[in-house]
Amino acid sequence: MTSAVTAHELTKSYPGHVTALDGLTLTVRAGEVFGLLGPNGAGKSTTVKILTTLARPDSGSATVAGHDVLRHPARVRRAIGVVAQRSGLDPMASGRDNLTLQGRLFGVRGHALTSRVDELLDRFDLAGAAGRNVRGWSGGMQRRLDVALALVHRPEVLFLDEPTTGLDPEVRTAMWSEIARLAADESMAILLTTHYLDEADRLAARLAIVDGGRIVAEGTPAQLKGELQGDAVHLELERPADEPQARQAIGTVARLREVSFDGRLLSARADDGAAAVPAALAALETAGVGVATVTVARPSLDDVYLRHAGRRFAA
Ligand SMILES: Nc1ncnc2c1ncn2[C@@H]1O[C@H](COP(=O)(O)OP(=O)(O)OP(=O)(O)O)[C@@H](O)[C@H]1O
Repeated sequence: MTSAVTAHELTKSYPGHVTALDGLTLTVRAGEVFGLLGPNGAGKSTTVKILTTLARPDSGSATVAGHDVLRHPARVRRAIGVVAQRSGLDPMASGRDNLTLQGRLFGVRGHALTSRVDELLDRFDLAGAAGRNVRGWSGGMQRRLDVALALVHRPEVLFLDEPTTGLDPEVRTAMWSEIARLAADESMAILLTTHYLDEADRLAARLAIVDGGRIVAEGTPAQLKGELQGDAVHLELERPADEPQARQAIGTVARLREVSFDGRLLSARADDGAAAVPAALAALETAGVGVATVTVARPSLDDVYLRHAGRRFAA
């Protein structure tokens, strides 16, 4: 299968010894939604900036739609659509004018442009508001127009950099449907960055977890979750200061494995969570450790993140 995006051993540092990328390698296949998942500062935006030719790596190489990003940036730019974290809309222009201008910038003209603009306004349910300045539009409508703008010239690869950050839950869910439809209808590769685990789980055919400028895990959401056998057990201690006693006590509970602590939250895995919990509570009680809450759950991407990044997801 052909690759829509390849990044090989990308590194990038910013002044002040900030390592943004530390040897990041990934491949996005044609026609797939690939999720790049990581907390603030993990290196997602830097990766997108390099792949969209807005920044140069210190070392490493990358291709997008078959073009080398360093040698042929203009070709890359023609082949991609980008929805950046900050909106690129002109608030004083109408939705239709924003789309038309964007099309012209990419050399789309005449009837082809008018019909493409109408098609996108319809598709993103923006036709009714098309003549009004976007300044008066809701956040969700503006975000949909951002996505429409990125599609005017029919790009081969679409970059969505945290497309739902700042949207309220209802608008976020609607945006998820738009993205899922887009991926299904067009055979377009989509690279989506997000710090929402549920977003990556829902939209991405494959995803990579990025942490400290490197990919620490990669696969389909099901594969990544499948690596974790059994139930996830989470116990919240009443007092953070009890951690040393809790560690010692929980070490005696044979039914629990992969035990980790993050503040007052103790996480572990168990083949049978329902049987492991009473044993854990008894051991903690004997050690004088109070427990505030207990949960037992099937593995989630959050657990995958904990396993690979060594700490809880703090987006
Ligand atoms: N222009 C810059 N100058 C200095 N440091 C920067 C710059 N841009 C990013 N960084 C730093 O590089 C690291 C990676 O940042 P990046 O924006 O790529 O992460 P991110 O995963 O996209 O985070 P977010 O989810 O907050 O957008 C961070 O430590 C960040 O502070």
